[in-house]
Amino acid sequence: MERNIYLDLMTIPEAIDKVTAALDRDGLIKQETIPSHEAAGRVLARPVYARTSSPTFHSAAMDGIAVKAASTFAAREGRPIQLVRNRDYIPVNTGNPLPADMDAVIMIEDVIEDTGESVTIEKGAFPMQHVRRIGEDIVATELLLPQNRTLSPYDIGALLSAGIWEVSVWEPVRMTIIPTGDEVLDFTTRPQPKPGQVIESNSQVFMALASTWNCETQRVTPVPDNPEALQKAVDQAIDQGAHVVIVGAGSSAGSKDYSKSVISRMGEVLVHGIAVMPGKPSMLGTVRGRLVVGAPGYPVSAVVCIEELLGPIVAWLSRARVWERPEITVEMARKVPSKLGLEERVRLAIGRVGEKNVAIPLARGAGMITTLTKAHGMTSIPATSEGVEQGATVKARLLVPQAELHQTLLVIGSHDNTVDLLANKLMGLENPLYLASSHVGSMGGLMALKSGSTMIAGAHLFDPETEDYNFPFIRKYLPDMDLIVVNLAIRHQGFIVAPGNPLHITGIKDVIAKQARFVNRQRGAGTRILFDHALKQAGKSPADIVGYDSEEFTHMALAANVLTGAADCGLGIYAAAKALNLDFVPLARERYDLLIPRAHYNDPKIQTLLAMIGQESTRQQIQALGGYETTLTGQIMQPGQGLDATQTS
Ligand SMILES: Nc1nc2c(c(=O)[nH]1)N[C@H]1C(S)=C(S)[C@@H](COP(=O)(O)OP(=O)(O)OC[C@H]3O[C@@H](n4cnc5c(N)ncnc54)[C@H](O)[C@@H]3O)O[C@H]1N2
Ligand code: MOO
Repeated sequence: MERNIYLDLMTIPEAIDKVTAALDRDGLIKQETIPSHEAAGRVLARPVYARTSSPTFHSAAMDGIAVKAASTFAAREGRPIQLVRNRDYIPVNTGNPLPADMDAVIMIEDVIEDTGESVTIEKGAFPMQHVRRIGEDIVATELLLPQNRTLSPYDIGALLSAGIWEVSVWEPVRMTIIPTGDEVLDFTTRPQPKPGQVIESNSQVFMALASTWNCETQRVTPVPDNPEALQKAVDQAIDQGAHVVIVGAGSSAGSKDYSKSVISRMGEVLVHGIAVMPGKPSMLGTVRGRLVVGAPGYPVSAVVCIEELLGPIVAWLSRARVWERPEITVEMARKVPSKLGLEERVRLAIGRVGEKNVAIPLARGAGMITTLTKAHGMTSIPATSEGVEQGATVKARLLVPQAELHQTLLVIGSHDNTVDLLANKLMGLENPLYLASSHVGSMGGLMALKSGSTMIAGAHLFDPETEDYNFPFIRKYLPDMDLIVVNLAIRHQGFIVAPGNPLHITGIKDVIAKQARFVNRQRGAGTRILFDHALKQAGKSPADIVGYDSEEFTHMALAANVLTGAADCGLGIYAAAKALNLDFVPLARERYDLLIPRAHYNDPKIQTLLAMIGQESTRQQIQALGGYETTLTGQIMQPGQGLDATQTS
């Protein structure tokens, strides 16, 4: 079996140059004539010269009287003059033609007395005062818009004003998307994926992106992993007029990755492999003069391929104006290692902390589309760099409007569903607040506070010695920091098990005795500390637990392991078990607090959040989640308080 090898990695500019050199743009993209009023976003194939002037006559620019300027010169403040209707002036409204013999307009506000037959003025008019001259806006025959102009909404106004009813534009780039893969399910059938299957989604991301480039797009139903079927689909797409054919997935080195062999059999592969990750296996070639793109299957890799590689080529094909995403400077909240030799795209959650833009690198997996939905920006680590240090400033391209960053509050630390609840509620405000939470565990949250990368951290760190929460850790790791600790909820932690608790787990002893496959939380997570404490109390060690070293970063991800049967149990919160219809065996109660540096306590975003936590409706909604108590919710915690509600100040 011959496999694809793509050792010849190109940079994105090299790949684009190679492809644009190989394509015959003039032969591919024809001109067409369309009504002007339907042409916004299209690109002019030919220059447009005005047919009609605008205005076509001298026109009154104000409501008032048209006058002969020379007959008004004598008027002064305190020395009024009188003008006689029809001889010296004629009343006009804005937009009226200037009457013959008149050469200026006086606003009605400057007319002191008006008898109907005569008026009095105290200020003279200069020639052409308040007159819009003929051709002021557009002069017939002049160049209105040049060739290759991307028509804006304003341009449509100019075209119609100049009497241009039709325009010659370049055809829109027609794009056909062919998803491939035996495992890929057609989303239009609303499928329920079984193990080994995925829901086809990339085509819709491509189509939505391409429609913002004014392409005409269509998708065919997913084609199985079969070179003949793929070849037929590509041929059909070209027969039907596609300028660009995107073959989804099958671009890397798997035994069923046929894109390369099919494209090279039908035409020529120009690029296979770019020195960018995600997106590395991107492929570009030509078949019958059309561009064929082999997009990687992983969603983020696919987006990089489509936006960064295909986007500029489509802009070149359509001769369209390209909007660059604005770039800002951000400070990295965490170190990001990177591979030498590949330029890496890192998705970032970005929020304002004081006067800085702080960026939290999101998960790197190219298969995670949610890293793009959560991202506010993307940074690029050059091929020559081994990574970015924590605290370093880097450039990031924005994926959201810049104003959104000022309305984004980063919450770094442990994950809890009550934070998601708040995130959703805050979006219902008249001035929405975007809560971006980064799940790095409670200790990660403390470290983020220490480095000044967040205004707020979520933590539920239990100290077995003092039986207190968070304060012992703050004393140890952030001794110089003045923090206000606000409780969000008391929550129940327990074993998340399959429905019906088939292994009859009632506590740690059963987990060990039954050799249950356990799924753990990551080091530094409060839940992990809680489990280690319980393990120690039971006189056991990590070596007794099957799967102790497997790590998940959120309660939901942990619960999903139990749902799919990848694990028999894991320690987590009730809400996660309930959300997935799993069973829950309570083990402990703990305090989930928000830690806020006093210096940021009065920040309006923090105050908005705290006001939201203080609402009775919030308390009720937290309780409705199940597995929570709200006796301390919204209260400022004191050291040594533990779970005691009577000590609150
Ligand atoms: N031995 C190697 N394996 C891989 C390499 C490599 O260099 N050597 N490269 C990896 C990289 S990097 C990427 S990116 C992926 C690209 O894989 P393919 O383009 O061949 O795509 P598949 O393997 O068929 O699928 C990957 C993944 O994406 C899912 N998928 C496919 N189509 C869709 C769709 N339309 N909508 C949503 N999801 C889709 C598919 O089910 C797979 O899960 O290869 C690595 N492997
Ligand atoms: O380079 Mo592949 O494109 O992530 O994950």
